[in-house]
Amino acid sequence: TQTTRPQRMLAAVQKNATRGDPRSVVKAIDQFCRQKEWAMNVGDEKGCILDSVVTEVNPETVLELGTYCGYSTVRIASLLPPQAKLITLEFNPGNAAIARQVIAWAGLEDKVELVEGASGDFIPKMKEMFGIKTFDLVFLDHWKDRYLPDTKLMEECGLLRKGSILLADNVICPGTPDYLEYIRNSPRYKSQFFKSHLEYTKVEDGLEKSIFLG
Ligand SMILES: O=C(NCc1cccc(CNc2ccc3[nH]ncc3c2)c1)c1cc(-c2ccc(F)cc2)cc(O)c1O
Ligand SMILES: [Mg+2]
Repeated sequence: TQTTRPQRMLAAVQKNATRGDPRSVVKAIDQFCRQKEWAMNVGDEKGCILDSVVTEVNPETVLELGTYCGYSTVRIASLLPPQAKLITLEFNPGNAAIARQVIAWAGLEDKVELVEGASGDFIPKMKEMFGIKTFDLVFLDHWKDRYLPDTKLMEECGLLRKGSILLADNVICPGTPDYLEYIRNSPRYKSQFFKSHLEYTKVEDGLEKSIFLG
């Protein structure tokens, strides 16, 4: 029976990466995607921008919307301070199953809570389920038409505080026009665009970093 791309990606991690070494997991996935099969991880170029934002924010609480195979989960979690927590939401059970094993291979399971489900259902439950007051950093990388409604939902649920950072992938390709229009014109956010390229390609893309002003 045919394997899935996430299953082949996990096999590449288990073959080429060292257990407990997050950087080797990231490298193995990037090599797989460059040499074997393209996949929609944030990738190495945008990943460096992600790393610099995580390092700058040094967050205690992180929400990732869209785990996929756990590539950005591993990049973020490997840079968090000891007590910090990363909650990552994945809707697709197949993706979630692979991501759990990738995160475990990197040795980061203690820092990561992977929740299977849709953002719209879980964002209102974050406080009661995980005792989270607010998120210091949110990485948006799920369905592009959910970026805007979920941002509004996080505002309504009081999950953002003065200074919370939103970092959104793919604001050019595939694109998130309604989200960009809202976040760049809202007086409640200060936004900055980081020009880059679609993972593993020369196609234009970028990340939008936005600070919630309260
Ligand atoms: O579409 C994308 N990613 C989102 C996505 C996609 C599929 C499935 C899921 C299922 N996971 C999921 C869903 C809903 C959810 N709600 N809460 C959590 C949650 C989790 C998520 C994407 C596409 C491209 C791309 C493709 C093709 C191309 F030519 C150029 C570019 C590049 C990317 O970097 C991308 O990120
Ligand atoms: Mg993406």
